[in-house]
This record gives sequence, structure tokens and C-alpha cells, in this order.
Amino acid sequence: MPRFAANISHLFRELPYAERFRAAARAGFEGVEVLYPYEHPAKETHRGLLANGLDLILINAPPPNYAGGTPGYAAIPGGEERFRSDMRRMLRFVGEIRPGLIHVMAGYDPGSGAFETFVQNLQWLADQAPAQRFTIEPLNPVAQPGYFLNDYQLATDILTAVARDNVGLQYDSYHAQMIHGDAAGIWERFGAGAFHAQIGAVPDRSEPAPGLIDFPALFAAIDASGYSGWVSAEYTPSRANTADTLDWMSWK
Ligand SMILES: O=C(O)[C@@H](O)C(=O)CO
Ligand SMILES: [Mg+2]
Repeated sequence: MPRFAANISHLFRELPYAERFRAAARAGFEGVEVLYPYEHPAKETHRGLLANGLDLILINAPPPNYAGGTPGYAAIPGGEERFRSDMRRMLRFVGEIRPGLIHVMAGYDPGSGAFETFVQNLQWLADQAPAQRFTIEPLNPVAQPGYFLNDYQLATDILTAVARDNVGLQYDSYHAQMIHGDAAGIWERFGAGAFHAQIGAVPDRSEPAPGLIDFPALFAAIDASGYSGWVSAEYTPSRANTADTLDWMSWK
């Protein structure tokens, strides 16, 4: 079985932030991811991880000017200066919580020059922090209209142009199925070299359940591919208690 992590920005939201770490550990997860940890003092995140023996698998890079609003601007021409100052600030913040991966979001409706801007910003960031690993993730146009990175082949082309060992693909079964209609096929084509994987069902992004994505087969394909990263649960639980949505963790 893959190594499962919990995205506690989606799971255990019935609990205050500080309590989600314990809930994740009690449910059997050994790692968590937090989309925007900047909303909380780094100490609080650090304490939650340490007290519960959890790894921090992934965070997202901060929204513009570190302040909120629509996240992602790495592919927006003209935003390079702000990108650099926000990323410098982020790299200081993560010194305390040490995430394995940082997801860098591209942004929305960037106009022409987005590909080159994204590539150059990613190269700059990769060289700023060579020991840190970064990811990019295609997001589907139903959930994220206008998002620049909306296709797995485009992600691969960007990663080829970036050509840095510390920048890689973030796969997500929910987005892969929504974009390409074949989450398993996308794993087969692009998954083995991915830095990170996330899971959620379609079309409502609820927990893995029998439906359009055959999750037991996907888990088997992930294992068979030699992928050694984490598989993180990033879905909106259909029940009030996240713990009641975790049957999939023991599917064979
Ligand atoms: O799939 C998603 O929506 C996330 O992984 C993400 O990072 C966008 O915020
Ligand atoms: Mg995702």
C-alpha cells in the first residue's frame, strides 16, 4: 500500500487547527500537508508535528504579497519582483517547519508569456534553495477556471524547460480525472517520476469511493510504478467526522 498522508486543510476541519495533527496521527497517518500554514504561527505547526510524530509533507507557496487573495502568480508576467520577495519571506518561514515539498502555483489568466515566466520563476526559486524540493500541479478548469497549468503534458513541458532536479510534478487523482478523464492512465504516463501524489474522487472531490476512479487499482499501480513518495488525502469529507470517511485506507 502507498504511504498515506492527510491534508489537514481539507481533512479534520471539524476540529481547530492545532487539534487536527493529533486526529490525523490517531487515524493512522504518519504525515500531513497544510496548504497555507502562514495563517498560523510557525511554532503552532511545529508543535503539532512534533507532539504527534508527524512529517510535514507539503505546503503551498504563499498567496500574493503574503497576505491572501487568489493564490498563485508564478506564471504571471510582470509579477517577478513580488514573486522573489514573497518567496524569500517564505523560505525564512519554512526554516522552522521544514516541509518536504512546496507547491508553487502558476496563477490565473496570465496572457502571453506565461510559460516563459513560470519557467524562469521556478528556475530562480530552485536555485535559491537547492536543498528544498518544489512541485507544480495541474488544476482542472471546472474547479479552477482560468488556471494556467491545466494539463499534465503542459506540466511535463514546463518541468523539462525548468530542468532542475528539485522541481517536479504533483499528481492529483481528482484533477487528473477531471482534466483528462483517466486518472489511472495519467498516473501510468506521468506518475513514476512524480514528487508527490494526492487523491480525491470525482466529480465532487469527496473521499475515495467506488466510482469513476478505481482507487484499489490506482493504489496498486502507484505501488507497481516504484513511486516512493507520499499519497496524500486531499478531499472534502462527505461526513461530518473525517474519521468516518477513511475506509479507503485499508483497501487492498
Ligand atoms: O488540488 C488542489 O486543489 C491543491 O493541491 C492545491 O494546492 C490548490 O490549492
Ligand atoms: Mg491537489
